[in-house]
Amino acid sequence: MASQLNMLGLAADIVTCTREITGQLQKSGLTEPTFDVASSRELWESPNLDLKAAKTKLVEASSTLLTLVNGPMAFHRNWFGSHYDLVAFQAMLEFKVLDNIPATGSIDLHTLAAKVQLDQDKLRRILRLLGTHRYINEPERDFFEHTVLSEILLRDELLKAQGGLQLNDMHKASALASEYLKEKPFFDRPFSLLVQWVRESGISNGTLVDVGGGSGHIALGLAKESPTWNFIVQDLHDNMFAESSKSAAKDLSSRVSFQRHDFFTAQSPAAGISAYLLRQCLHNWSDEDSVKIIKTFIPALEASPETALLINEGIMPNRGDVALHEERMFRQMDLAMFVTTNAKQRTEEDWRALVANADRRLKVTRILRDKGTMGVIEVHLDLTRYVPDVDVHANGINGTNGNGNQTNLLAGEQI
Ligand SMILES: C[S@@+](CC[C@H](N)C(=O)[O-])C[C@H]1O[C@@H](n2cnc3c(N)ncnc32)[C@H](O)[C@@H]1O
Repeated sequence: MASQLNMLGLAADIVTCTREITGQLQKSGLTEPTFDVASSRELWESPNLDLKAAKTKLVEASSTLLTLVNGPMAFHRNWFGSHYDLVAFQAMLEFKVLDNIPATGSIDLHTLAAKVQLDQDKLRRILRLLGTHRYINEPERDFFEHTVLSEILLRDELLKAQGGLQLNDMHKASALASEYLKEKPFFDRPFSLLVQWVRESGISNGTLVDVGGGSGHIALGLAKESPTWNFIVQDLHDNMFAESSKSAAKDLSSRVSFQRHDFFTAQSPAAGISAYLLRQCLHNWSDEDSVKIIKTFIPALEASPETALLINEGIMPNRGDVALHEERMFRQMDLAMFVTTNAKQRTEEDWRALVANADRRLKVTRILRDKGTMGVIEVHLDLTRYVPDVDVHANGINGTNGNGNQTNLLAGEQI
């Protein structure tokens, strides 16, 4: 953070940090970067430079100074126009323009337009917009070349793929987000399904374990709505929780505690747990990993079959359940999950199959559902559904037999 929010104070921070950075580069015998493709890259890439603090402070101070100097009108104008930059960049990717500009040297507009099959005038306008960001250089009229910013996409296929994902699926989905909000203005709707579950459980002094509960915002919110319940937030690290519980009212924080827990390891049986909650923890994991996560609850549910497992996730709507544009958002998210983590936005059927694949004794007893989108899937372990033909613990926490096949259902049982 800049130490002084006045222009000269910020400028002084900028000078100090820039001196520190250039000083360290000189001391290490390294040169400063430029926008040229032949630029040195040590400032950005060298693991031996300890410049993180100075760079962070410099970026913060310089962007604050720019915002202050430009003022509210310019700030909004820049903001309102930023999607045109993305349009230009999207066209670069879609028409493989960057790939057709040589790694070194320039190409004339006429040749480039012919190669990528774009109208010359439109291509020129797009390239010149990108030029204002120093993304592309025009060394002489109608000749274009890479700068150090664009040239990286010739080499880094992963970065290019990320750009494609963001500019196609994510960008389109973002454009529809406010329409979605108009129809569903209450962010806490999925949260209110959980409040409904707690109220309808009929349990007066329950305990809910929020597995992968992160900052504990759901547990703290539920604690507010359910004054006689206690909550345990489990996550890999307590830093997010420590931060949010600091600012919570004492009555709430005294009823919400934290446990470090990896949700790929078995939940130890514990007395008095009314429900385990998995909220937004499965949608970005593959079926295989999600099954592993669900299996971790088996030992605890075997010891206490009345305990519920609640899965609070998006449920992909069926055709016709919601408006097409809303369905498209889900389908884009579905592909985003596929591309990024080999996961998926699951339909009700998918969720039921996932639960059954984790252990055939797991039974979906109820689904509380927001029309078409979010849901709370309540699952119980039904010990009567199982004919034990092998020792279920022979394979650790899984509910399969020694061959990895699911063990028998009672005759006539349905998933
Ligand atoms: C998408 S967030 C969901 C957070 C919260 N449940 C909610 O609904 O807002 C996923 C959470 O899972 C946690 N997480 C990721 N891997 C984990 C693991 N192996 N064990 C426990 N928690 C994990 C992350 O730290 C994060 O808090």
